[in-house]
This record gives sequence, C-alpha cells and structure tokens, in this order.
Amino acid sequence: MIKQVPVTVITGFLGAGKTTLLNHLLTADHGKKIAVIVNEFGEVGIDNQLVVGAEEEIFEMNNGCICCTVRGDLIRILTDLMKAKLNPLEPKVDFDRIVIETTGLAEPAPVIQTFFVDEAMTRFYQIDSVVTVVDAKHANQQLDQAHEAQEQVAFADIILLNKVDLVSAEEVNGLEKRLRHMNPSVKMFKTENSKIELDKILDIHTFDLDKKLEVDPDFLTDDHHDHEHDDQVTSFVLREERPLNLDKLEKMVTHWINDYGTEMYRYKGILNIKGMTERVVFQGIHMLFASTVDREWTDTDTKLSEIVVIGKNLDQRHFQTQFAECVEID
Ligand SMILES: Nc1nc2c(ncn2[C@@H]2O[C@H](COP(=O)(O)OP(=O)(O)OP(=O)(O)O)[C@@H](O)[C@H]2O)c(=O)[nH]1
Repeated sequence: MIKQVPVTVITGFLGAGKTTLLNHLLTADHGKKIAVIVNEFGEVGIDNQLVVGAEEEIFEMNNGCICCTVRGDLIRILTDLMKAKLNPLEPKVDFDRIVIETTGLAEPAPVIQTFFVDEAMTRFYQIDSVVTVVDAKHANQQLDQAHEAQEQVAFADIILLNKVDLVSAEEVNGLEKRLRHMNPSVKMFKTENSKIELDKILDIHTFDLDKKLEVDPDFLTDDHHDHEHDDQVTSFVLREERPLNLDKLEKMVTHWINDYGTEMYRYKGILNIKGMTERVVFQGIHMLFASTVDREWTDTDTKLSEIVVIGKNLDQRHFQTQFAECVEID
C-alpha cells in the first residue's frame, strides 16, 4: 500500500492573492518537496514567471481553464508525476506533496472531482484541503457578478480573507459574515499578502467530501460539468519586443483605469523598460494597480514585454494600439 500524496488546491477569484500564497509556500522553511501545477486562463503564463523558488518542480497549464478544456492535461501531469515518483530506476521528479493553483475563473468542483474519478488517482493522491483566497477589497463585487467566485467560497475548506490592509475593519467583518453565510463550516483566517503559518493550511486533512456533496450532490458524477464561462469574459495578450517608455505606460494605465476599470478584471505582465536592466512586474485588478522592479534580465531571457488582460467586453485591438504607442522612440 503506497502512502497517498497530499494535494492542496489553491483557488480564489482573479487577483485574490493565490500566487502570493504559492510563493509564500515555496519560500518558507518547511522541508517539504512540493510539485506545483499552475493553471492560467490566457495563452501566456505570467504566473510561472512570478513564482519563486527554483528547486520546486513547476508544471504549467495554459490556454484554458483547468476545470474545462485543460482537465485532461491535469490528469496527464498527475499521471506522469505519479510514474516519475514510483519509478525506482530513474526518479525524475521527487515530491511529497502537490499544490495546484487554479485560474481565478475555475470552478473548483471538477478539479476536486479529478481525484475521485480515476482509480489510480484515488490510490495515489488524497486531497488535503481546498484553500480559497478572497480579495477583501473586491470580493463583494466578484461574488455579485461571478458564479465561479461563489463556488470557490462554497467549496473551500479554508478561506484566507486576504488584503485586509485595503479595507476597514467594518468592511472585513461584513464580508466575513457573508462568507460564513455561504460556507458555515469553513475555517477562516484574515491575512495580508496571503501570509499564514503553513501548519494552518498544510497537512491538516480538512477536506470533507460530504460537505462538498451537500454543496453539489452530483459533483462526483463523471460527466457532470456544465461550467459555462461568461462569453463576454475574454483574455488576450499584449506583446511588444521594443523597449517601452515608463511615462507613456503610466499615462496609458491611467486611461485604462478611467475608461475600463470596472470591466478589466485582471491585468498582469512583465515589462521591458528602456534604460532598465531589471524586469518590471506589472499587476492590476480593476482600478488598483502596481508595478514593481523585479530581478535583472538574464542572457537566457527573451527581452520582451507581455501583458495578459482578462476582462469583459474589451476591445483587444484598441488595447494593442495603445500598448504599441508606449514604445520608446530614440
Ligand atoms: N495590498 C495588498 N496587496 C496584495 C495582498 N495580497 C496580494 N496582493 C497583491 O495583489 C496582486 C495580485 O496578487 P496575486 O498573488 O498575483 O493574485 P492571484 O490570485 O495569483 O492572481 P491571478 O492568478 O491573476 O488570479 C499582486 O500585486 C499582489 O502583490 C494583500 O494582502 N494586500
């Protein structure tokens, strides 16, 4: 009988703080070997470039939502990992737990279901817990608008009520009440930058199948997946090989926020700024955005700027034109 590998599923709506939590998990001193599976909605993975910790094995799943089109990929990666671990001749990947970061647009049920439908999966893996990160600043709006956000809360074993620094104590309390009403048995922690003691979220075996079945009685049925993404929510990538001008970029983003703040759910990327030897990481959620100086570009990096935008009713060509106007002219 093999010991089952614990799996932590990190979920939460766009920009809630999932990658921040992942980085926290990967850099903390816990001695665990973690294999990470990251899923992003867009065709380009920005998150994998923002995940720190070279020792960990990171598997990327892009161009779709983990609970829909790329679920086959998830099973394939999990099967490959299982074989790599069990093969005594040539263990390519060693790990003692898996962490899956889902895209903010994923429903958690089909991801969890993956661990119950296939006999090999059931034997080898065991869900430890579903951790849902909630953005205290934007959650009310997200819960009103997106059924995915509601399901992420309903399926959580643990909620990190994150970004409490951005709102008042009353707002946090109001949101906590709403979340508890949606999921009365959940364990909840208030966090800043997803900072949480790891023994509160790892190896805690809080996953409770019966509770999930209360939320969705059909969720173990194999062909049960009627997740429909809102067709108006799309994602596109802005890409530019020429170095960009910082002032022009700032003006462009101010314009974006004024005109499309409500419709722009999430935008993030890595920028190549004229005159800078470091990468600039650019992050935004609705009207809040920040850019930070990241590590130096290396010889092996392809020096280009890429921004992924996820939002509703956005005209890609308009965004691309504006982005191209930020090129530094010598
Ligand atoms: N003020 C504040 N900002 C935070 C906090 N946690 C995360 N952030 C910022 O919020 C932004 C989004 O964080 P991520 O960890 O990338 O969020 P995510 O859930 O992985 O985003 P997606 O994968 O795009 O859905 C980043 O700029 C973070 O630095 C927090 O507690 N307070």
